[in-house]
Amino acid sequence: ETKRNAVTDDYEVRNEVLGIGINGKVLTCFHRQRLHKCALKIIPDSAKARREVILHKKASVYPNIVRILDIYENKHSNQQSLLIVMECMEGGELFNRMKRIDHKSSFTERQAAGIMHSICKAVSQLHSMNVAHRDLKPENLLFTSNEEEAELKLTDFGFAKECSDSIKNLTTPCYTPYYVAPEVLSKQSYDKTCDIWSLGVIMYMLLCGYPPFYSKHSLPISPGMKTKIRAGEYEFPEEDWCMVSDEAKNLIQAMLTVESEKRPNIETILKSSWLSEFTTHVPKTPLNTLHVLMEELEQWDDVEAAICETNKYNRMPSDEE
Ligand SMILES: O=C(Nc1cc(-c2cc3c([nH]2)[C@]2(CCCNC2)CNC3=O)ccn1)c1cccc(C(F)(F)F)c1
Repeated sequence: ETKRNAVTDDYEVRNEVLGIGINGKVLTCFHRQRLHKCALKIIPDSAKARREVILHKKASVYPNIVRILDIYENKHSNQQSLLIVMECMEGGELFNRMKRIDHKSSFTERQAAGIMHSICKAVSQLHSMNVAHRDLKPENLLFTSNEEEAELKLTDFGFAKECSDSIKNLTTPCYTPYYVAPEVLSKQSYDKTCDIWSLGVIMYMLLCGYPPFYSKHSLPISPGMKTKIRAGEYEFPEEDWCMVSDEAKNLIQAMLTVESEKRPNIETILKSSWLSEFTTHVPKTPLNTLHVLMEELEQWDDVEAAICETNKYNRMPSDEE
């Protein structure tokens, strides 16, 4: 169902850039008949681009994934490209929206749990179809609108990968995997486990406004930061974490387990009452997150770059076909 006619036949493409992704830039566009605003991601055609489109299309049926409306194969500025038309997420990215929450109604632990619940739902939808996202970060989490009840959805499948359960078939009773190596067995689950690590980093940041691992002098990544990540060395500084529930801290500790095979899977995480019963169970404790987000506005890009680095770091170089 990829269209070959020009996207401009059906949509008016504007030069309003919404953002730059790994594989391509994102603009706004307007459907000529239905006159509603959409987002258009233009990706130079390649095997990676096709994989991104196939996996996003497959995932697009789930409620917590940004919907794909159309896919075009066009020559764009003399380059064969894939153009993905998506629903326009008018609420923008997670932290930009949080920076807009006025300080009076401060951000609470229960609100953080509600956001984590939506993110974990999106990840469980992907993992249930054996897709690992592998680039979970706040700027790939978008809100449908600026309304209070806006929904949070996940986008950018530029690093997504099918963790083919072919290994699972190998381990079916009729087939004895005499020859399969241990890392191959753990590998296909490895991809999903790096999403769990990223969820731990995002949850930590929602509760305090800064990441668990960062380098001094706000360099994007440093040897010191890599060492801390490898060792799972981070803290809950008392001044920002004394009012946060132990349950939240325990959940973060579980997700930030260094040995990937010991990390809980997404179903286990969603079963925790901090997430499954957040509306009644999680205290409405005011957090410092917003103040920290606001005061570190200028450093924020470095921090996001740091997460980018962490995610890249999480992926094995062997994966980068
Ligand atoms: O980003 C907005 N709407 C949006 C954005 C996307 C989107 C897709 C991708 C991205 N955004 C990024 C941009 C760079 C950061 N990572 C995410 C890279 N990869 C993608 O695949 C999809 C749908 N609607 C937005 C924000 C504020 C206002 C409005 C508008 F006013 F237009 F409604 C739209």
